[in-house]
Amino acid sequence: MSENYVVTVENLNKYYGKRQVLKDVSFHICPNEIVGFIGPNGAGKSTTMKCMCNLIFPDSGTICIGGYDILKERDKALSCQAALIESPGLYMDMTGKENINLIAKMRKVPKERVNELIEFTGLDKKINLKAGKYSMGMKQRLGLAIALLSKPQFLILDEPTNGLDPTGIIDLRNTLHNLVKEEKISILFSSHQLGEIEKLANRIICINNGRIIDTPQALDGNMHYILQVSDVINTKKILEQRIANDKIEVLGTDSLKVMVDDQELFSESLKEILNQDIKILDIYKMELDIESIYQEVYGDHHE
Ligand SMILES: Nc1ncnc2c1ncn2[C@@H]1O[C@H](COP(=O)(O)OP(=O)(O)OP(=O)(O)O)[C@@H](O)[C@H]1O
Repeated sequence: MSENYVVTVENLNKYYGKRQVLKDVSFHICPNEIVGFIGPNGAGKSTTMKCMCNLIFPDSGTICIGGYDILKERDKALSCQAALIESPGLYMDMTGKENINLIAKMRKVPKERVNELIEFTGLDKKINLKAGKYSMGMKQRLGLAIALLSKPQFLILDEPTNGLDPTGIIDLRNTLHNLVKEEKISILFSSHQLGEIEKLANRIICINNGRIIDTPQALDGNMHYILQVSDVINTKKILEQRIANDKIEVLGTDSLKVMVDDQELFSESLKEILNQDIKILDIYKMELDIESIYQEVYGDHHE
């Protein structure tokens, strides 16, 4: 295994009865990557993720998390990762705080970490409400806070945007971007919402009928940048002086996506943004256009 990978999955095979649902599945995940896992219904996403969480066992193949083989050094491997698979298991009669404290106590997590996560997931104002009264998004945030208690290097999320309204989706996206930044975590998440994957992922892994498919990560003419800035509204105005406004999309409270055909015009816009004393907190190049990739990979094989 390369030292540089947080996760390595190699030649995973899994049968249900006589039916082979994973066929030589191999991939890796690098530090600080957000990877989208896509594929039609029944392709094998959940089965792969459940194997990675040691909830089910592959018939053959290896999975290393943080350098530890999940079968040979289970506890060490699992201590490097956290997962939200299906809905988080919460005690509905207990408050958010009681839920998180219970697990924190079992795992001997210091109080400071608990408070940090309550704040990070934006639950501070509702933390004394019973979990049964939480909305879907709040339950998920609490589940995420609990999953992150032990400072994992790697997070697995199975369809995290399911059941969330648009605000919940934006909140989750901001939380996950911040998580990668602040906690230097890598994330693998599955989703059917291509738009969401595009906004969140740096890379995608495609699976179809139990097999990983070679994925074109870059498609010509589809380069875009994600900009995280201190002032989204004025940044958008400045960009619109040189770039068509249908190529600029506000993603959240502090980020925008810009489709770039002309690098020079984009560089000039960046200079102007800095001249106006707007802080560019982060900028990264995305070479994904998920819909085109999905179409190229799966053709007419729609879900
Ligand atoms: N417990 C099980 N017993 C038998 N077959 C199963 C079981 N769980 C999953 N399968 C089958 O394995 C295949 C892969 O399922 P899996 O849930 O991994 O797909 P998926 O890509 O996560 O799909 P979806 O997008 O619908 O969640 C499917 O054909 C499914 O019917």
